[in-house]
Amino acid sequence: MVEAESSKEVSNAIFSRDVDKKREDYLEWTDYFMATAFLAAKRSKDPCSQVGACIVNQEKRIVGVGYNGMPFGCSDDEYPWKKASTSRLETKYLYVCHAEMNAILNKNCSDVKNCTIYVALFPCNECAKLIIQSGISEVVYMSDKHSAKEETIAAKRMFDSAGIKYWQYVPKRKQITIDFTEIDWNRMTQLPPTPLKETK
Ligand SMILES: O=c1ccn([C@H]2C[C@H](O)[C@@H](COP(=O)(O)O)O2)c(=O)[nH]1
Ligand SMILES: [Zn+2]
Repeated sequence: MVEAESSKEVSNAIFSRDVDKKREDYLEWTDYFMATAFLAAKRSKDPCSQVGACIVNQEKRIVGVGYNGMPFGCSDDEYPWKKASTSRLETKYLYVCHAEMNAILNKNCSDVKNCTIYVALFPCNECAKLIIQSGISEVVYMSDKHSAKEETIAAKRMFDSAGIKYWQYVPKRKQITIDFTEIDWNRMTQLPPTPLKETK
């Protein structure tokens, strides 16, 4: 009996310590903004590359989010998603709006001067022009898988000339899980609620 009481006290102490103190495993700003870009990418219908972009102002407010997709009025069920065809007109490349372009056009403020853009993939030359002309001053990217392509080389050349800072994001964690049921978890045990017993 005495033993049981004391182990209860110990577990209470552990739980109260965990819920009384500031969380340590919260998302840092950079992870949060890059994760927002990746979440936006989940909306993309592109079967090969889902790209997301998130624009953040100097007050760390998100001012624009976008992903690669077909323009308004151009049905993503009708326009092609193919990478190659006998005619370029039958490929996605002539139609798809890039994530960076959509994020800039979706901005909810008058301009994006001195903002930072978080992107899943290093921007192509066309997006680089838009980034420069819109006044964005910093690019944080995850993948540089097309670094050997002329588009990427040209983009970097233009960023260097325009004084745009760019750096590769190295995630501290490989995955971030979003679990919609977590909000109902037990705050003390961090466990899902015990399933209700079926009543006859
Ligand atoms: O700066 C960029 C470059 C590319 N995208 C989009 C455009 C396309 O939908 C895909 C690229 O398709 P691949 O099959 O990998 O060639 O990525 C973008 O949004 N931003
Ligand atoms: Zn692009």
